Amino acid sequence: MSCILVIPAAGSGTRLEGAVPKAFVELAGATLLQHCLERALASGAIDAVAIAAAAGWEERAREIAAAAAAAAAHRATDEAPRAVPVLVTTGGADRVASVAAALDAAAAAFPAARVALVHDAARCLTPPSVFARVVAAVRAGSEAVVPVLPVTDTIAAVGASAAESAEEGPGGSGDGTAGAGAGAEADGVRTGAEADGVGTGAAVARIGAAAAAAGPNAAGPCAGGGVRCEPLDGNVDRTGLRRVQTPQGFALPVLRAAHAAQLADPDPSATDDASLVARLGVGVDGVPGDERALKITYPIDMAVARALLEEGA
Ligand SMILES: Nc1ccn([C@@H]2O[C@H](COP(=O)(O)OP(=O)(O)OP(=O)(O)O)[C@@H](O)[C@H]2O)c(=O)n1
Ligand SMILES: C[C@](O)(CO)[C@H](O)COP(=O)(O)O
Repeated sequence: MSCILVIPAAGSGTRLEGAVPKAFVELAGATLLQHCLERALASGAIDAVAIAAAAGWEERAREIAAAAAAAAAHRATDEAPRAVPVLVTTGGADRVASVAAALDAAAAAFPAARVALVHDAARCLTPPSVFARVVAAVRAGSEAVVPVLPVTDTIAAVGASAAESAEEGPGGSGDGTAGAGAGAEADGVRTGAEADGVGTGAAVARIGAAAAAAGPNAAGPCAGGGVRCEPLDGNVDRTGLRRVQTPQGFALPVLRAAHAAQLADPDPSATDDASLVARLGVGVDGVPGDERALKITYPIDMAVARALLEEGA
């Protein structure tokens, strides 16, 4: 039951603010794509790879794949690591389109494949053990498997008016990220990012029993004195939440059906492949993720990744 690895690597890396597309940014002497491939190949769980690269970067991706295969041979625990074929396609306008392009090419080129992994080039330090774990779960019968971690922060819901202004108002980008106006992403991942010094100003969230009792937006003007803030609707029970990582593993026909359905009836809010599969009514199983599988998104993530590499990641 052979396994193809699909790597969406065609993103521009706007939030990372690098000079080249994110997968080709260097981290400690190797590109993110190379780090990613080395660890995936070292798992011994991959039989073929399909990479979606940004237009104009396809040849560079091929070179990196060759270098990664050589490096993986050193990293692998197998005595004689297999040669794994790699194909490179041109990515699409968004992550879903890039995955779909690489998946179509891989399914045509490797017709014997029965399992597919989809893995962000941006999660470049994901250890080989996570790939092995996800593939093992699919081989054991799960149709869709994702690595997950518990949520460690308190999670609050954004008030309706703040969510609207994040999408439409000043500073909102319309793609789910709030810009300078709120200093936060509408999906909650970066709420308060400015408060830790990452951004340019102070972000203050109004929350607490009084605000909750009063209801959303009922406690008067939110912003004042140059301090930016956003109304919150109260906390969400985090015990029932998980952070979802990649690689995400699927029975190949299920993943292909999910992308066909997305093409026919796009859900613009879909942020990963498991959510596309879930739309078909297929159950998604979680296996333990790994903090080293962090997604390089902002410049601060590069600093974390460098530190992890120094510790041997
Ligand atoms: N058109 C796109 C957009 C994203 N990706 C890939 O999807 C993964 C997750 O995307 P993200 O981390 O958001 O990357 P970018 O889209 O490059 O980031 P940004 O939103 O900051 O531009 C990355 O490996 C990225 O290369 C892709 O293949 N094709
Ligand atoms: C697929 C993913 O990495 C799972 O956490 C994530 O959804 C990608 O999000 P992005 O905004 O495209 O980086």
